[in-house]
Amino acid sequence: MIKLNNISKAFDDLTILKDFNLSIDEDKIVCFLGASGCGKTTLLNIISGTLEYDSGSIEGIDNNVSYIFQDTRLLPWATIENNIKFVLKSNKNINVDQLTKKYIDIVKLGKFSDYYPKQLSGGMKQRVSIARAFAYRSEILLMDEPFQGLDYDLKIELINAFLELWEEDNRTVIFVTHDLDEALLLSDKIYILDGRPVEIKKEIEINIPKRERIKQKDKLNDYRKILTTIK
Ligand SMILES: Nc1ncnc2c1ncn2[C@@H]1O[C@H](COP(=O)(O)OP(=O)(O)OP(=O)(O)O)[C@@H](O)[C@H]1O
Repeated sequence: MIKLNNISKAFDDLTILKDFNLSIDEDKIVCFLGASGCGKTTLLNIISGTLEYDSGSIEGIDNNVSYIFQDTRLLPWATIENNIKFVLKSNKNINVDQLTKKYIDIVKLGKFSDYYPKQLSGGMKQRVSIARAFAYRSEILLMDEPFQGLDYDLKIELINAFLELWEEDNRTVIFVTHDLDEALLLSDKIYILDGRPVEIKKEIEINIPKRERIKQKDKLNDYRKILTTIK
């Protein structure tokens, strides 16, 4: 379990977190949903270890965290194949070529493996970034608006690719979004964040198997209603 104990964080006199507490179960997908500027990315950066906090403690996280950023941060000088290989190389006793192909195929970029990032669309780059995050062995995967700016069909395609990777290699996923669809389709648990300092206004568990959610529109809409009526 990941535990945040009394975490506080201020940027000068702007207090984003004040004695913030949270426990996250292992191997689940959880989501921070909230208005722009409430502190979701700050929280994710603190969990990832890329941002220092002022006080409190965090348990259950080693240094081995994958992070999918809003901008994909692929290596511009490397092909798609080599972007994936780069993170696989640190694993011993694996067939790097075979695994690279597997990850590229899951995100349906087989025909583009020798392309460079600048030759890809935004959605394709996001797919590489997701494949790379799974290729990198870690217990925890953090994602900041991973499907942002994609049209609905592409988003669904990417969510399916993501779930295929996750089902094969369960790990704890914490992601940030202000897109209700993403939250509803992926999460075991949604935390609604709001306020300054930020608070968990509500937490909701989604009890529909993830792969069935797209088809179960009515059930999903019940959750949607609950989430949109929270004040
Ligand atoms: N390095 C920083 N220095 C000063 N202020 C910052 C810094 N990083 C974030 N902030 C401020 O902290 C607040 C929370 O920012 P954060 O990026 O965590 O919000 P968010 O909920 O992720 O927003 P969005 O959904 O728009 O990405 C904002 O008011 C932002 O301006």
